[in-house]
Order: sequence, then C-alpha cells, then structure tokens
Amino acid sequence: KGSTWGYGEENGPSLWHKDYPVAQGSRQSPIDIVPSEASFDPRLAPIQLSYDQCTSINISNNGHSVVVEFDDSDDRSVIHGGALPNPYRLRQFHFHWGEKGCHGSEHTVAGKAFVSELHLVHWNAEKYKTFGQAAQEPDGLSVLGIFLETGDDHRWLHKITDALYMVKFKGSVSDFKGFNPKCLLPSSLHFWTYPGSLTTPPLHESVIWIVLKEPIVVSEKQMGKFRMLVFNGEEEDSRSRMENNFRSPQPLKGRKVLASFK
Ligand SMILES: NS(=O)(=O)/N=C1/NCCO1
Ligand SMILES: [Zn+2]
Repeated sequence: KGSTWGYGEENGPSLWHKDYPVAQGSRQSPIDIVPSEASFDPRLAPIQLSYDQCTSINISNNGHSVVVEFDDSDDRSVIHGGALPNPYRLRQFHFHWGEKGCHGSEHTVAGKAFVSELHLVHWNAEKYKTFGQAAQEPDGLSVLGIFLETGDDHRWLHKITDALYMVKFKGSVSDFKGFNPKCLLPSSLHFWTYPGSLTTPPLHESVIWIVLKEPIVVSEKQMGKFRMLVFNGEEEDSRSRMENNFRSPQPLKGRKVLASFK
C-alpha cells in the first residue's frame, strides 16, 4: 500500500515532494520570519477572535499530531482582521513540537526556533462551501500560529495535556467539549502575516498565515506529556514516540511579510 507521509527517515519532509510536487512551490510554509525585513502596514486590521460561542467536539491523534476539532457548521467561532477579506471559521487546532529540550516550532523568528507551535486552522466559509474545497483555493484558509516557549506551567494547557493519555495511539478519538482556545492566547495580538501553504501534505498553497509575535509560556513537564503520544496505531508493531513533527522553514521566493506593529 502507498507509503504515507510522516516525519521519519523514510517518509519525512525532504521526501514529500515526490508525492506532493507543490512542496517545491512558490508559496510554501513555514518560513523564517525576519522582523527587520517585515514591513509595518498600518492598514492591517487588528486580529479579532470571536470564539465565545465556539463548540469543541473532540480531541484525536491523527498519526501526525493531536487535533481538537470544532463544530464549523455555522459562524459561531471566527477570526477576522489582519489581511483577511472577511471572517474565517475555526475548524481545528493542533500542535507541532520537538524532542526534550529541543526546538519544535515550524516558523522561526530571525533563525530562532521555539519549543512548539500551536496552529488554529480557519476556513473561508463565506466564499467556499466546504473546508476541503477552501483548502484548494489561494484565499481559502487562514492559520493562526502561536509560539510556545518553556517556563512556568500554563494555567489552562492542563485541560489538553490531561486528555492526551486518551489519544496515545493514531486513530484514537475522545470527547472534548467546552474548550475555548482563547485561553491559549498571549497578551499581545501583534502579528506578522504572509501568503503561504499547509505545512503538512497535501501542502496546498491556500493559507493566509497570521503568526503572533508573543509566545505563550508552558512548562517542560507539560510539553513532556505531548511526547508520550505515539505516531503508530495501537495494533502496529512499530512503536515511535510522537515528536519532531515539524517541517523546517521554506524559501521565501520573493514574498513580503507584513507586520501589524512597529
Ligand atoms: N500545519 S497546518 O499548515 O495547519 N496543516 C494543516 N493540515 C490540515 C489542517 O492544517
Ligand atoms: Zn500545523
């Protein structure tokens, strides 16, 4: 059967272009964000996250990351502002991380990587009928990226890390209701924004990226709980700890990064 993509020696990011040629395209993500080369754009509207009516449904291990999915059947939880033409609907969020004490973010800032990166995935439901269709359009998706750095415990992240034992194996799903990701935001919503892609196959060039400048702080202990997840299914022989599930920065190819702040 076709070998599926992953983050290992035999199926990792450097090989994805074989099944997904767009991997070598002109608007791939992530990128290294160089603040001194980003231009402040006063016309960028502030980011607004209207998540108060959001409805989380479940938490699952898809063999690549841990994902919390939302009911996106109406506009109850949307992001707007930035360079977005209209509100985009929250569909899911997930994380990327490294191994103990190492880096794991996808975007970097002037070459600095963070221990992890949270992605809140939204889609343009005003213009497209389904997420799948939007994911193939240049203005179809918007992903909000938030860096994680280590320090004290994050006071709300335990709601997620306490549920990870339920989704240790690929294919496991567990109820996860009543979680509002607003509790995972830093105090400043200053951001960079640029046109890019999904950072996982199929790598569609359909994402308007919004990356917050200020990281949130989580403890090494909390990060350790992500690393007890495994890439493999419960029945598989291969046992591999879920870590280093990040793609490295891709060529900018002439793209401009805008900043919402001076
Ligand atoms: N890392 S990412 O760019 O958010 N990738 C995806 N894939 C499906 C949804 O988000
Ligand atoms: Zn992601």
